[in-house]
Amino acid sequence: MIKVGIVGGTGYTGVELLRLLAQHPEAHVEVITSRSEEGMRVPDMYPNLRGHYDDLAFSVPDVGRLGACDVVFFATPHGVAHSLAGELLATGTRIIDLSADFRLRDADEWSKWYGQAHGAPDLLDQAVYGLPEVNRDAIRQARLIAVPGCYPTATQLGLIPLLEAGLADTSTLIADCKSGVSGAGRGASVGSLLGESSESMKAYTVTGHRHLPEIRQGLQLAAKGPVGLTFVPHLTPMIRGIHATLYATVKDRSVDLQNLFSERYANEPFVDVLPKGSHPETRSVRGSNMCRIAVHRPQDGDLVVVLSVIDNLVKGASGQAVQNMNIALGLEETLGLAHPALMP
Ligand SMILES: NC(=O)C1=CN([C@@H]2O[C@H](COP(=O)(O)OP(=O)(O)OC[C@H]3O[C@@H](n4cnc5c(N)ncnc54)[C@H](OP(=O)(O)O)[C@@H]3O)[C@@H](O)[C@H]2O)C=CC1
Ligand SMILES: CC(=O)N[C@@H](CCC(=O)OP(=O)(O)O)C(=O)O
Repeated sequence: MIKVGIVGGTGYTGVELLRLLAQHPEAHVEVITSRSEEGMRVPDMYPNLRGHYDDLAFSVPDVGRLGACDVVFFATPHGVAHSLAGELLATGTRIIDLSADFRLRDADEWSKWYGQAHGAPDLLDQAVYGLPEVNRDAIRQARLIAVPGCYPTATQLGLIPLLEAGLADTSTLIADCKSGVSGAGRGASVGSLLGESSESMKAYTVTGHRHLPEIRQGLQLAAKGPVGLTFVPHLTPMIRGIHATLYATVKDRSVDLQNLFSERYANEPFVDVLPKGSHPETRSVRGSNMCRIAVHRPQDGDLVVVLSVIDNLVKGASGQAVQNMNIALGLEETLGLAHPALMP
């Protein structure tokens, strides 16, 4: 059994890790931390987990106990993994960080977008960006994995086939993305109140969201050059889900895009390219680690519209984190993640 530690067990991504790992045949959660809920038993806080984790209680983060685990997930706000990663890596454990702490290659860029100094620039060289569809080989060797953000996962998976093939005009990419409110985390905030977020929809941070540099970094690697990207996130009245509508102008209309996408993801267990003409729904991935993609070229013009949907808490966070664990530890990649979505 793989011994698992989770730092930050009381947020949405922490409890989603618990839900997924409860079904994982090779993993056992040994430590789960919360400073505010120290001593509380997991099933007492999360009734959906009654019958699982009956002997597990939240404890304060302790490097000795976490370091005795084979893998430690960080499901914490940014900055926390910076402060503990160095000490933990020295114990020999692996770190899978769901926060943004190690996603950007450039520490100064990170400081600019996150509004604080980078707390562990010396570890950036060994951090691997955990998008398996791009970095699987590096993930196998990694000891420090940065799990991509939710918008970045949906957007990169939707645009990468066009960029890798050199088909898109890279100066005018557009990512028009919608998220459910769980993307904002479990902490109380006015914007997440039912009365504020239901029966309404709004764009936010149009001038620049902190996922912009992360998405751009990944797209530039795929395009092997600079990209111009406009990224507009929206908050929508649903709990889970990301819907990314992606626009790119193609240089060559003769290429069979359906074939391009199907071949690019033919061996990917968690990317499903839908038949021509499809419109994926967020509910078709709810609770699952799948990204469903459809590619369109309206009126046979040169503007391509890619539709990409994920569950922000699964492929956009905790499911992708478990997928990374499976790869890094040499397990079957789909272990504990093969269940279908909750809804059709
Ligand atoms: N929600 C989503 O859809 C997605 C979230 N993410 C990222 O995942 C991370 C977790 O997000 P989310 O699950 O929403 O929860 P929160 O960001 O609300 O994190 C809460 C958890 O972190 C713990 N925590 C907070 N501060 C510290 C600290 N200084 N030291 C140790 N533990 C701390 C909290 O427990 P306590 O304070 O009791 O110790 C709690 O368990 C964030 O970085 C988020 O950006 C990534 C992709 C998608
Ligand atoms: C709806 C909503 O508020 N979403 C969050 C993004 C999700 C998130 O938690 O960010 P990371 O993926 O970087 O961890 C936001 O826009 O800040």
